[in-house]
Amino acid sequence: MPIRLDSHDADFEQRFAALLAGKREASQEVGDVVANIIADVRARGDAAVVEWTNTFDKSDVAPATLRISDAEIEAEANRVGPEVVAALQTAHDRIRAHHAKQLPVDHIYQDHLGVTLGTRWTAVEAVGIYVPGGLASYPSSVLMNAVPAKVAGVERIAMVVPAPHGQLNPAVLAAARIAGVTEIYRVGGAQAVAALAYGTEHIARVDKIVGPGNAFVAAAKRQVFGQVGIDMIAGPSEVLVIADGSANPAWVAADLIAQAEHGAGAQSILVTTEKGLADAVAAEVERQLNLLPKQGIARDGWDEFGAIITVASLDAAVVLANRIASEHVELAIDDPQSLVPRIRHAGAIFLGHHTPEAIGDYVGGSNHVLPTARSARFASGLGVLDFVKRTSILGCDPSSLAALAEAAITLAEVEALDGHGRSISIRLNR
Ligand SMILES: NC(=O)c1ccc[n+]([C@@H]2O[C@H](COP(=O)([O-])OP(=O)(O)OC[C@H]3O[C@@H](n4cnc5c(N)ncnc54)[C@H](O)[C@@H]3O)[C@@H](O)[C@H]2O)c1
Ligand SMILES: N[C@H](CO)Cc1c[nH]c[nH+]1
Ligand SMILES: [Zn+2]
Repeated sequence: MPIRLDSHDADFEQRFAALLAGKREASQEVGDVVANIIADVRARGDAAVVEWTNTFDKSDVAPATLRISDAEIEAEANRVGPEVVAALQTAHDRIRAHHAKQLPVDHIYQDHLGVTLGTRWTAVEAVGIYVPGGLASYPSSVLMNAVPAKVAGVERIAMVVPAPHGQLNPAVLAAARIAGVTEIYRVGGAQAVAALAYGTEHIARVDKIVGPGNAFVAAAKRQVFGQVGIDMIAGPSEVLVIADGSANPAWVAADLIAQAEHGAGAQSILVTTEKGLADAVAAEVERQLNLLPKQGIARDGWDEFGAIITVASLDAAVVLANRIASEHVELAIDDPQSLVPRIRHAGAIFLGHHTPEAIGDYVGGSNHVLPTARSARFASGLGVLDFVKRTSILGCDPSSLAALAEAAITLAEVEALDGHGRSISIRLNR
C-alpha cells in the first residue's frame, strides 16, 4: 500500500521528509556497478560492450552486429501497421512544430561606445540519444529525443536502445526512421552510455548524450559528464496530482497508475484538500490495477513509492509541490491557471481535468524527457536549447578600444597579469 500522510498529523514533517529522501535512483551500489562498467568499456571497447549487453539483455550480439544495418531497420520498420505509422507521424509533426518555436536567434549589436557585441548559436555536431528499452519500449521517446536535435541542426544522431532477448521493437525503428536518426545500436544501460562517451571500435564517440533511462542509465550519464555533455537526469518517471473536490477519482487514479506502470522506481503522488477524494482514489487505484494486463509492475511502483497526502488548502498543496519538484504536476482542479504562477519547481504542468499526463507523453507536442528526482529545482525538460551552444562575439575599433583600455589595464594590474595589460596598451597610440 502507498503511504498516507495528513499535514495535520504531528509526525507529518518527519514522514514527508522520509518520502522526499526515498531511495529511487541514486545509490552507492548502482554508482559502483556503473563505474565498473564504464571503466571496462574504456579499457576493452566493444568486447566489454558486447559482454555486458549479452549479460543484462540476454542477447547474443557481436561487435560487428552492434550497429543495426540499414536493411534490418528497413525490414523491421516496415512491419509496423499504417495506423501506428500515422500516429507516430502525428506525434512527430506536433513535436516538431512546438520545438521549432524554441530555436534561438543570433543577436549582434553595437553599444554606445561602438563595441560590437553578440551571441551566436551553433548546433552540437554529434549527439547520442538514449532510448529506454528494458521493461517497456518507447517509440515516443525516440521522437522526443531526436526531433529537437534535428530542429537544432545536429548532423549526427546516434541512437542506442537495448534489445532484450535480441528483440528489436519495430515501432522504435519506425520512429527513428521518421525522425531522421542517422545510426542505431542495439545496446543499452551504462555500457551504451560509456560507448557513446568514450567511443569504441564500432561506436564513434559523440559530443553530448541525452535521453531518459533507469537508475543505471542515470548514474552512467552523471559519471560521463565532462567527457561529454548531458541534458539532465531523466530517471524513473514521476507524477504529482494536485486535486480538490472537483476532481474525478477514477481519472486521478488512472493518472497515478499511468506513471506507476513505468516501474523501476517510478513514483505517483496525490496531494488533495479532500479526505473523501483521497479515500475514493485509493480504492479506485486498487480497482483499476486489477484491470491492467501488466498489473505487477504498476502495483509494485504504487505500493513501493506511491503516496496520498491530505492538506488543508490548495495553498498548502502548492508548497508541497514545490518541495517535491516533480517531473510532472497535474492540476486536477476547475481553475488550474490560478495555481500555475505559484508552481515554481516542476518539469511540466498539466492543466485541468481534461489534460492527462499521457497526452504529453505522446502527442501534445511538448517534450516528455523531463527532470526527475527533484532536479526540476534546477533543470528543464529536453528541448532545442539542449542541442545548441552559445558563442559570444566581441569587436572593438580603435576608438572603442581606447575608451575601454584604462579600466581593463587597471584590472590587469590588480590581477598582476602584466602581459594582459600590455596586449591592450601596445595597441594604443600613446
Ligand atoms: N523521465 C523521462 O523522461 C522518462 C521517459 C521514458 C522513460 N523513463 C524511465 O526510463 C526507465 C526505463 O527503464 P527500463 O529499465 O525499462 O529501460 P532502460 O533502457 O533504461 O534500462 C535497461 C538497461 O539497464 C541495464 N541494467 C538492468 N539491470 C541492470 C543491473 N542489475 N546492473 C547493471 N545494468 C543493468 C541493462 O543494460 C539494460 O539494458 C523507467 O524508469 C522510466 O520511468 C523516463
Ligand atoms: N512518462 C514518461 C516520462 O515522461 C514518458 C513516456 C513515454 N511513453 C510513455 N510515457
Ligand atoms: Zn509515461
